[in-house]
Amino acid sequence: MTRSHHSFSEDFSEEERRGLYRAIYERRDVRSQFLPDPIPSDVLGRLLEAAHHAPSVGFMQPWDFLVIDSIEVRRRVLENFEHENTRAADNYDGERRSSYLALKLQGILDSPLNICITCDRSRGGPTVLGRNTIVETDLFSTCLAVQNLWLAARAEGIGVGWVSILDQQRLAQVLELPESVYPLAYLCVGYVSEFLEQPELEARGWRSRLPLQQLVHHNGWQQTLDAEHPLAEWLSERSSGISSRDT
Ligand SMILES: Cc1cc2c(cc1C)N(C[C@H](O)[C@H](O)[C@H](O)COP(=O)(O)O)c1[nH]c(=O)[nH]c(=O)c1N2
Repeated sequence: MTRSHHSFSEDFSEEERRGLYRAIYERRDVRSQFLPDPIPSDVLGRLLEAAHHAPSVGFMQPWDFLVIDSIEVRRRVLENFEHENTRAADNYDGERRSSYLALKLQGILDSPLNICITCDRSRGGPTVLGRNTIVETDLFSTCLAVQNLWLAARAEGIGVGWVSILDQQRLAQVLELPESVYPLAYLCVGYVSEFLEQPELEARGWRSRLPLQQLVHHNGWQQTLDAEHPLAEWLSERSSGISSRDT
């Protein structure tokens, strides 16, 4: 008997599968490569639809999308960033501090559009299926909407940069959010001159991708995979390929 997952009529074609992985591997957090070109409404609509098809706890769909093109609003968000970024720099000394301050960590005005994805913590009422024990599942759901948008954007040739160096309360005030609505992700969005091959933080020597092998455990935190485990072998072979791609 053929295995059902091989004969399933809705299987992705090889090309579709490659396309999905390509979006995953070539997605970047963009801050420095934005072009001013406006995003056509149909393209923006597709990105928001992709976000809106994320999984959510109890199908809560706690997200809203604030489409922000006002320079005035963006200037206020940039001020918020600058204030918080100065504070963040105090976490570092000496060379690490200079290195931190040299990083570009936002594209609020360089991108033609900002999108704030919020999480309405009260959506669906006090009882949401699946959210009884882990209350943060609404936030997790909203993160998945962000990732959907981020990947769809990559496939559309659009870069996204997540700015989290922001005081959330001030952001909520500027965006006039109701009490129950949490500004989960502030995103800079626009076409780009290029997608970098590596994360910008890696290219600038701030931090590199950890070897996946070191992050895989077996049946509990204390045990790693035996070297002879087929997955361990696969990861070990693969790691040489990935690291040469990443460096
Ligand atoms: C929740 C969250 C918050 C932030 C980020 C990401 C995420 C997931 N990242 C982007 C982050 O630095 C980047 O994802 C990693 O460096 C990996 O690079 P790629 O996304 O693979 O290009 C990010 N980048 C930045 O320049 N300023 C920021 O404030 C933030 N904040």
